[in-house]
Amino acid sequence: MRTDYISWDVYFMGIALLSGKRSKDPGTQVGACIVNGEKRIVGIGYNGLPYGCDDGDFPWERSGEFLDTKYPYVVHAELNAILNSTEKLAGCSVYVSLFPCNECAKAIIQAGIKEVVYMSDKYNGEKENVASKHMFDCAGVVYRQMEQVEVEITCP
Ligand SMILES: Nc1nc(=O)n([C@H]2C[C@H](O)[C@@H](COP(=O)(O)O)O2)cc1CO
Ligand SMILES: [Zn+2]
Repeated sequence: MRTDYISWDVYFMGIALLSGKRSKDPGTQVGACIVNGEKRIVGIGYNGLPYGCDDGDFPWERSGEFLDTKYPYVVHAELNAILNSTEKLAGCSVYVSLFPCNECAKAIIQAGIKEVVYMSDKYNGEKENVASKHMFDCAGVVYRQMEQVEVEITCP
């Protein structure tokens, strides 16, 4: 039997990271993978525009006039994973490559997700991030950070 197989954490975060590679956002690519208590994947997503909104027709800028930036339009990875989910999410965990913003935190809590496993926390200390952590703490959603995962994907 192999002993150097990847852990569940690395497997699910690996899928989140791979999903993020579908993102058209030139700045930050985020992926999310929701897992139930039986270790089954029940939702997956990455940051992108809503259906019908053409990637080429919308701005990807970070700054400037609000409507000329990506911010009003992009659906975050976590929300997409929730919206794409195949079953009720009560008690699930979400693996996400970047710590959730306050809007996604609200959706995570209301969906009944109980654990957030994240990698980057590059917006740590910013208001949205502080609000997320405050809400998670109040709602009893636990969050833990994973170390960098290194998985080489090769053909057998
Ligand atoms: N947790 C998150 N999930 C996400 O899907 N996003 C998305 C929204 C934007 O498309 C991008 C962040 O862009 P930037 O401000 O780092 O250039 O990542 C952002 C966060 C941060 O809270
Ligand atoms: Zn968000």
